[in-house]
Amino acid sequence: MTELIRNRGVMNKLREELKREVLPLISGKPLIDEAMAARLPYLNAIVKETLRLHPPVSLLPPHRASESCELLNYTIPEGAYITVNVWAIGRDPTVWDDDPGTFKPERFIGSKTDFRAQHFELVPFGGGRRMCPGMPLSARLIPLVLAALVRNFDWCLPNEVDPAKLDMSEKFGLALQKELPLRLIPRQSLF
Ligand code: HEM
Repeated sequence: MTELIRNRGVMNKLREELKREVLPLISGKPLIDEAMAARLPYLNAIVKETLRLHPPVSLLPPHRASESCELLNYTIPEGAYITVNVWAIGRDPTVWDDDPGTFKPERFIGSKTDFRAQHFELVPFGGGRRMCPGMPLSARLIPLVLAALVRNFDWCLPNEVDPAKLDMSEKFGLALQKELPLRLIPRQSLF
């Protein structure tokens, strides 16, 4: 929601997509369902872009090598603890060549890159045997909740706060959080 408020163009594009694709299907019903959310490419691109720039688990929990192995010319000795910096991978300019620090969901439109552990440049849920078992649930729920928030309300910052000046500091912990919680005022949606 913070990125959508900071990037009004992205918010407007999402609202357009919801209006175009969902409104004819729900005709007056307040809820968007899972099947509807799945057919919205821009909504799903926003979720991927958010998980790229703001992965809730920024450092994967350490895993211990059960035996020595070679990986990309590195020797990982048996017993070594490996941790993966998902936050840094998501902003690595050698991987994301199109302005990696900018919130730009368009980079995922027409791209096959996904977070289901097939593309190692986007691994917010980890990968392999100990990958997050909550991924399928989250992949369904996050777009659904976001679509419901944007579909049902117009959101504004209180007290004429300038969106460009929103504090984006993050607080490190088991899950990365926004240091200052986002405060928004819901207004009745126009559609
Ligand atoms: C945006 C939502 C979520 C993100 C980004 C996330 C991310 C992660 C990550 C990165 C790991 C560590 C993977 C690794 O060790 O390589 C993990 C583990 C785990 N997650 Fe999630 N998670 C999310 C939601 C959930 C939900 C909704 C559940 C439960 C319903 C869940 C349950 C677990 C469990 C039980 C583990 C430990 C798995 C193991 O060690 O075998 N997660 N998650």
